Amino acid sequence: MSAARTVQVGIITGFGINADKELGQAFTLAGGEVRYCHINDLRAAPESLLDFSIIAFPGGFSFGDHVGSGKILSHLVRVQFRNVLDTLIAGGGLILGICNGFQTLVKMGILPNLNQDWTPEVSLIHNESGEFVDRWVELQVNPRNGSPWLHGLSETHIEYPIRHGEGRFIPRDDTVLNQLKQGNLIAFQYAENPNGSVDAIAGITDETGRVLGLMPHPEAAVSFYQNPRWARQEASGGPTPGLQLLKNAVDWAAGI
Ligand SMILES: NC(=O)CC[C@H](N)C(=O)O
Repeated sequence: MSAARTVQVGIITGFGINADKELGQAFTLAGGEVRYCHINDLRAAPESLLDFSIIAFPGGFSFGDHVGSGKILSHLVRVQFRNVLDTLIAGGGLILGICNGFQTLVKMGILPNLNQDWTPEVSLIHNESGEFVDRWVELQVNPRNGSPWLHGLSETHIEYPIRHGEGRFIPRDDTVLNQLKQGNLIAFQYAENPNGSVDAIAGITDETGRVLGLMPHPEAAVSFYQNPRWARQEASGGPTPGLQLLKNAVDWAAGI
């Protein structure tokens, strides 16, 4: 019997990304071997991204949210790393974008990537309220989405925190929305819509299921005690929904 292989997780850092350490610690808890990758170092050696089984774009305020959250980082990544990321996904690699990371993935066009040509088809714009929201939300997980990130999650009660000003999910048009629905690419929906997202969409995957983006923060829900309602939660003894999501990816990449 061969031992499960170590799973290398690359966490993107730099230029106002601020949830990198939080995400790195969560991936370490999930069993991954974490390395932080500053954008400037990656620009000098884009192929180094292929060392990883999982690449994660954390939350934060990359480039100060100028021009729109995630917009500048998305342009930079698209111009410099598009080929490498296509190779990574084709080889079975996994990509995660959380909050500012999700904004970055959709604005660069790698998600949902309906025509495999990196055309941006959805966006995340200012919350309907015009205000930054910072609270825990209840989420529904789409049981028909077969993404490796979501194993077992549709059977559990999910609560993750959100903290964003630009989380309102909008598809380009109804055709794109229907493609997301028919392809079972919607991953998460809010039980109560906190930001005016179309169809209360909180997260989506691409068709491979290996690229996931979501506004809520699973990395901030890795212990039952992080939830302010923890006393009322049934601590199952198993991993929290946040840890479960990250562990799903690490285990999948390890071949467990
Ligand atoms: N927590 C985050 O990643 C926030 C993302 C972005 N800066 C926003 O306000 O929408």
